Amino acid sequence: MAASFGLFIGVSHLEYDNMALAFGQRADQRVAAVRQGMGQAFEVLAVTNQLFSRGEPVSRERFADFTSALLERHRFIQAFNFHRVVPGNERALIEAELQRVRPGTILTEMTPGGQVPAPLRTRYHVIEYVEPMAGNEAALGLNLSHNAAVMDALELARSTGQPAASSLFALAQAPTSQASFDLVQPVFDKQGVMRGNTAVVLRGKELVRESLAAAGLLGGGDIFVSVYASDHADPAALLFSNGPTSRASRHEFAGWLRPDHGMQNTILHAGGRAWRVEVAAAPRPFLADHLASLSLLCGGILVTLMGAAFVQSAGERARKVQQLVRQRTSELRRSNRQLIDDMVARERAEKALLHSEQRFRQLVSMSSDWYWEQDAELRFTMITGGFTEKSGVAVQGLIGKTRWEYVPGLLDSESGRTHLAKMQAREAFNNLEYQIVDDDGNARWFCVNGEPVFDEAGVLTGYRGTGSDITERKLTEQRVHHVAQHDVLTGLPNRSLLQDRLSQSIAFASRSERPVWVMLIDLDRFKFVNDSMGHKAGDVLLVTVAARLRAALRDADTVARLSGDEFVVILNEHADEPLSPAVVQRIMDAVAQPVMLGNKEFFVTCSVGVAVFPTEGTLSENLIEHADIAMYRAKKLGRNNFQFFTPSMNDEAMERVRIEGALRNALERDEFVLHYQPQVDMKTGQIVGMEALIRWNHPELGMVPPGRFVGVAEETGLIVPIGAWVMRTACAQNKAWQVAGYPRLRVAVNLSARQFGAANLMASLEATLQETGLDAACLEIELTESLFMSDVTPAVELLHRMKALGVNLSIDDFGTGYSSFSYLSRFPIDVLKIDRSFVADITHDANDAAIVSSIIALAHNLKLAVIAEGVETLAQLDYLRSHGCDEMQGYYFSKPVPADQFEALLAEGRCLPAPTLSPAPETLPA
Ligand SMILES: Nc1nc2c(ncn2[C@@H]2O[C@@H]3COP(=O)(O)O[C@H]4[C@@H](O)[C@H](n5cnc6c(=O)[nH]c(N)nc65)O[C@@H]4COP(=O)(O)O[C@H]3[C@H]2O)c(=O)[nH]1
Repeated sequence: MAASFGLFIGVSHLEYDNMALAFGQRADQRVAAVRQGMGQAFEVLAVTNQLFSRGEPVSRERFADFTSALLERHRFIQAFNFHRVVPGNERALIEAELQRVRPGTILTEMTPGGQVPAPLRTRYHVIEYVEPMAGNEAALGLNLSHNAAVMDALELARSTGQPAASSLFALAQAPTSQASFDLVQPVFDKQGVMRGNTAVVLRGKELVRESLAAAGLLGGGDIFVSVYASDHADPAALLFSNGPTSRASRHEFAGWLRPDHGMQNTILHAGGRAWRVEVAAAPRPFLADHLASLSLLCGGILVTLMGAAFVQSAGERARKVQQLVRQRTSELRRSNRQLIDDMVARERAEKALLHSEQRFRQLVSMSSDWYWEQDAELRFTMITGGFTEKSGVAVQGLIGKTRWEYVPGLLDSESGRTHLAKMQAREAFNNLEYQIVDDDGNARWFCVNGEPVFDEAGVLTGYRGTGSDITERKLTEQRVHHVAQHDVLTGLPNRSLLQDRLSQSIAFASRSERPVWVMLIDLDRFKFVNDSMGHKAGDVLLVTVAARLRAALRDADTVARLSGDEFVVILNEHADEPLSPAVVQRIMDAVAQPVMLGNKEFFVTCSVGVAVFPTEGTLSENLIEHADIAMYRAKKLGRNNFQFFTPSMNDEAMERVRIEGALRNALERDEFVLHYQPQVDMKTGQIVGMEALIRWNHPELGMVPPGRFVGVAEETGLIVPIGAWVMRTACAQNKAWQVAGYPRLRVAVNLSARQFGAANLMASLEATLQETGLDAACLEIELTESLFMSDVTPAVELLHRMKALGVNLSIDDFGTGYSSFSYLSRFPIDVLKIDRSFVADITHDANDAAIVSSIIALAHNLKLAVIAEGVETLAQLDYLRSHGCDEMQGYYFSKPVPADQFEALLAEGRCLPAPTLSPAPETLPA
């Protein structure tokens, strides 16, 4: 761009130089034309002056002739004049002369206010001749002696001897015309005195125009000429101008691009005066003069722009390429980094996958599960995780098969059909359990879970899941199920399964119209075995009996253990063997075989109750209950017995139930009373004590004996509060009698096994003694042998604690239970009570008599007192007395009586009659 401008400026200057050269030539031409015009004017003056300079008078006509040709040729001449120097005294002459030429003419002068008559002067310089007259009439007679312009020029011309030019002044004949001036040349007479001068009045403007026109330079508007009658551009001296003057043009042509080449000033010297000729070129369109430079500039700019554009586009392209390269590079770097990250991530993922797979394999191998996969047709494609080892089935046998192909019976089961439906619905399934037979022929149970697998399009690609061998669990469940339905000890069905079997049997009986017998078998004296020989012996006995019952029955029959020593047998009648009591007897005989318990042989018998279905009044659901009632009756009638249920038994059972219900309120309703049976010293015959025996005075049942309700009270546990009441009442009564002044007696109170086992026995006992104020020595507690049969140690401890209170302890019904010398020696017992069953027969049963005498001897040897129960006869009394029995109790002396009657006995002072004189026999005859 700079080069273009440089070139442009250079070429511009060349163009200017060229223009300046051309202009200079044209300006010179114009200056020369002006100079020539001026020269012509001077020549005309000189010619005219010569006319007068000859010394001969020049007539007006001659002057007119002479100048007329010149006037014709030079249009720029306003007039030819001859100025005469006129002394002041000749004014009139000259005026007369002039009036002759032109009437009325007087000498005039020009003043600023216009042309006025000339004042009187000493000398005048009057325009005497003027040609042409027409148009110049005002000049005739004009006095110029005071016209400085003309006089100065005349003086110059006289001094130089050359024509001189005046400055510009206003003409009298044309006061408004500008740029007029005179060329003057003095006219001398022969004496050399200036008599006047010739003058050519010039119209400066026309002079220059004609000069230029004559040179053919007037046309053309592109160059202007200004001429000043001065050496400087004084507007007042402006002679001619056909265009802008120098002052104005200077403004227009200024500019750094346009040096002042269009202006030329030339100073001409003519007629003793400097003439300034200014030639100025008209402003031209810049383009016309500077086409080349402008073209160059435009071309340069174009080239520059194109070059710049090219460079720009090339640069842009390069930049874009560079940017692209940079972008690609960064993308490449990024993708490289991404790639590296991906590789690292992939490596990490692969490692994680590897670890996960290892973990999976380890877990699978450690877990009991295996992992399986199936294809879209639900055929196994893979089973891993030690399947063969865990299941005992070779994997190869399963690959390519569906589950129901290798477990053929699967779809027959409900769970199998559900499984198939789920598979067809493409749903997950859980805990599908099925049984298979492994390669060794063993039955096994599998449990499998699975879920469908879909591809990205949602199309099923197969199933996968886990499986485990649950054979152990299944067997355990079966065992648990078996345990739930069977007795643990004997393996026989328990009550739950019994109900099922009974329902089945009844259903069978209903269909076959053959009866069902339900036998309830209770072992006799089982409690005794259990208590005396320990639970293990009891268990052995139960297991043995169970096996015997099982062996005695057919497979179709059911034997179940109901509870404790109770068994239930269900017998369905079959065509080949009608049911009969002989069947019952056979079963009883099977049980009644000796059993080895430890090293002792034990004979076990049982009591059996039988209920038959169908029987009038027996519902199927009451069969076992009725059998139980019948068994209860059998037990009552004596052991090793069986009874068939009859509706009357039911009445008794109902009464039991009624008693149980009424018993619960009896204590609150104060329905119990105590009767007292005296205990008499055999030696003195005096009452020494009494046994408190409970009676239940029921409003409807009347006086209920203890045999009807004590057992029920024991079974229900009601005996504990009832017993406490008995103890308290008996103690209080005894104390009352003592306080009443009766002899100090001992009161005996029965303590049931249930009471003996009660936790608060000691506390209750102590509280009773405390509350009643009875001396402990006046209380005797009667215990039965069965209390000591089971766990002896705590019983011993308890007895010692009771003994420590000071109470007496006696063993009731001695000889009927498990009588043992060992406990007699270990226990702190004071009294043995001989059971009345022995006493009853001592007079006619040698064995009982022997037993009684033996008990007495034994007791005495052990330093125990002996009291005989149930003494009804004198013979019995005598026998006992003769054998040294210490005390007696029985109807012979008194029945148990209410307290008031007992008090009457005391008051009466009843005694035993004295012993008979005849000695009692030692032993009764056999
Ligand atoms: N045949 C006959 N019997 C005689 C004779 N002398 C007394 N007896 C009866 O023999 C039983 C003696 O009581 P037990 O052997 O302790 O037998 C008692 C005792 O085991 C129990 N019992 C009675 N009262 C209570 C009590 O308050 N608490 C507890 N736990 N059991 C009691 O009920 C059983 C029966 O009592 P009871 O019916 O009062 O029957 C009493 C009594 O009336 C006689 O000469 N001949």
